[in-house]
Order: sequence, then C-alpha cells, then structure tokens
Amino acid sequence: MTLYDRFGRPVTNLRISLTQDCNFRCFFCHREGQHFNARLELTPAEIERLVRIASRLGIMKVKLTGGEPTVRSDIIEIVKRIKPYVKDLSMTTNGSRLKELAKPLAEAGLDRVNVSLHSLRPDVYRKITGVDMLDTVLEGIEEAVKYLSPVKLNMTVMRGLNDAEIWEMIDFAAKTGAILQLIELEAPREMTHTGFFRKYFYPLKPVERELEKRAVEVRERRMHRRKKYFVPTDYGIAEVEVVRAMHNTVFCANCTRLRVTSDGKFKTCLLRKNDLVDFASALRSGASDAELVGIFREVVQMREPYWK
Ligand SMILES: Nc1nc2c(ncn2[C@@H]2O[C@H](COP(=O)(O)OP(=O)(O)OP(=O)(O)O)[C@@H](O)[C@H]2O)c(=O)[nH]1
Ligand SMILES: C[S@@+](CC[C@H](N)C(=O)[O-])C[C@H]1O[C@@H](n2cnc3c(N)ncnc32)[C@H](O)[C@@H]1O
Ligand code: SF4
Ligand code: SF4
Repeated sequence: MTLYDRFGRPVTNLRISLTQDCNFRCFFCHREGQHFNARLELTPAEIERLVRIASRLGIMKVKLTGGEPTVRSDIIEIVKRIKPYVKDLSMTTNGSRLKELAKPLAEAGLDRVNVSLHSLRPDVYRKITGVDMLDTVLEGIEEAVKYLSPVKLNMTVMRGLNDAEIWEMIDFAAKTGAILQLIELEAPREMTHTGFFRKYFYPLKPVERELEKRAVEVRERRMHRRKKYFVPTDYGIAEVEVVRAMHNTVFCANCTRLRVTSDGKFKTCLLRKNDLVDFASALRSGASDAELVGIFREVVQMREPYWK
C-alpha cells in the first residue's frame, strides 16, 4: 500500500538523519533542515520499529544521513536492523570513515553509498569542509567502489571555489567507476538574498545545456525528475546526475521523500519551517503500531511542495 499526499505525490522513501554530530565543518551545510539542537538520538531498536511500520505503508527506500551517519558507533547495528524491511538502503556520508567501514557496512546490508567530494584540490577541499582529509576520503571511495556500488560522488558546486573543477570531476568519476552528482547550492527562500548565497550560488543550468550537447544518452529519474547525462570521457562513459532544486517546481512536484530528524520527528520538507511532528514521544510512551501509523498518515497529509 502506498500513501499519497494532498498533491498526489506518493511517499515511497524515508530520509533518516541519524545524528547531528559531524567530524567536518562544511560552511554551507544545510543540516538537512534540522536547525535546532536535538538532545536524544533514536536508538537502533526505535529506528527498526519506525522502518518496519513505514515499510507496511509503502516505504521501499531508506536513505541514512546526518550530520555524519558514520560517527555513530552503532551504525552497523542500525543497518543490520533495517535492511530486512527495505529494497534500497543507502547512506550519504562525507567518506571519512569509509576505508574501514565500506566492507562491514556492505556485509550488514547497506546497498550503496553517496560520498561527498566537493573538490580534488587539498586546499579547496579544506576551505569547503574545514578539514584536511581529502586523501582519507579518496581511499574511502576506492574501498566503497569495491563493496557498495553504485557509488555516487556528491559535488555541491560553489562559485569561485570549485566551479572550475566540474569537468575534471566528471573525468575522475568515470575513472573511478562512480556516478557524479552535481548539486546546486540550496537554501530556503529567505536566505536567497543574503550575501552568502549571492556569493556562492552557481547556477547549473548552463552546465546542463553543455552536458546535453555532449551526452550520448539522457535519462530522467522518477524522483524529482532529475536528469542523468551519459557523457563520453577518456575513461569511458561518465554518468552525471544534476540536482537542481532551487525554484524548481518540477523537482518538488516529484518529491517522494519524508524526512526523519535525529531526535525522532517527522519533517515534511528540507526547506520548510514549522513542519515537525514528534513521534519519538509516542514511541517511548508505549504507543501501539496503529497509533504510530496514525501519526505517519497525518504527516503525509501535511506534505506540500516547497516551490510551486
Ligand atoms: N531540496 C531538496 N534537496 C534534496 C532532496 N533530497 C536530496 N536533496 C539534495 O540532493 C543532494 C544529494 O543528496 P543525497 O543525500 O546524496 O541523496 P540523493 O541523491 O537525493 O538520493 P539517491 O539518489 O537515492 O542516492 C544533497 O545536496 C541533498 O541536500 C530533497 O528532497 N529536496
Ligand atoms: C547534510 S549532508 C549529510 C551527510 C554527510 N555528512 C555528507 O556530507 O555527505 C548531505 C548532502 O547534502 C549536501 N549539502 C549540504 N548542505 C548543502 C547545501 N546548502 N546545498 C546543497 N547541498 C548541500 C552535502 O554536501 C551532502 O552531499
Ligand atoms: S560533512 Fe555533511 S553533515 Fe558534516 S558539515 Fe559537511 S555537509 Fe554537513
Ligand atoms: S518539497 Fe521540494 S524542497 Fe521540499 S523536500 Fe521535497 S523536493 Fe525538497
């Protein structure tokens, strides 16, 4: 059974923030829209119960995110507990712990991983992430390609920082055997007039036009109707997906995600405010599965496209 919101959008995937903690300090981080300090994190057993119930309501895909999901010491247990309920279990990570974790994560049931890689230049990487860990992350990516394919590399493109590296990154992805995601900087509408956003926002539309010219094939994903371009390089065909959410009504009209904060609240949209619904309290005070299903249904009905 799949649930639909008031705008006819099916809700088929959950994006779960496992923690607010992070070992990086990316200056542009949207923190998955969780701009408050959460006290408690959901336990592995609570996450399992949530996913089990959600799977009965049509959730087939789960994305683990954060903060940085791999800083949780119980990450392997979390993956093991939820995999039995979902078809596609993936994680988005900064890659700092993948060298040692790629294999155990795959063995625990993780299907694939997205690794943030905003630059291949150590000084630019440090400027963006606040840490000196480019080599460690590159080693992690090498390990991930062995165990957690298809690996996607996430490059959030920012003017004057890494915009000159786009084509180099496309070559790198092809050489590595990874998919590249080019991501436009995202922020809620009230932030689009700030000096920060004006300085760093780099529109990807012209890049998409160029990709379109060079591509031997273009596909469209169901989620967000994102375009995927298959582009020839010296290292074979690169697969490049473009994530262009800002002011994009088509993107939001095809949003199939419900979000979960690290402290156990549903969040209906990355960019919306005042859209949180607590379920951890119910979970912790002995609520039945039927009561939790009720909360889930209520939240689905609250969903609204952000750009419309
Ligand atoms: N506005 C908006 N941005 C999103 C949404 N989902 C992901 N993003 C952004 O897309 C970029 C890539 O996100 P990932 O965490 O790698 O996941 P994904 O690519 O959406 O998911 P998969 O394709 O299933 O791996 C990040 O910058 C996210 O912030 C969404 O629902 N709304
Ligand atoms: C918030 S992070 C959490 C997962 C993990 N810590 C990581 O960095 O991959 C999820 C993804 O969102 C991207 N991201 C963060 N802030 C963003 C912003 N303002 N605009 C676009 N993408 C952003 C990150 O680069 C990363 O690929
Ligand atoms: S690594 Fe991820 S969660 Fe951490 S600051 Fe960077 S984007 Fe944000
Ligand atoms: S409605 Fe739009 S902005 Fe909000 S989470 Fe979905 S795609 Fe992102």
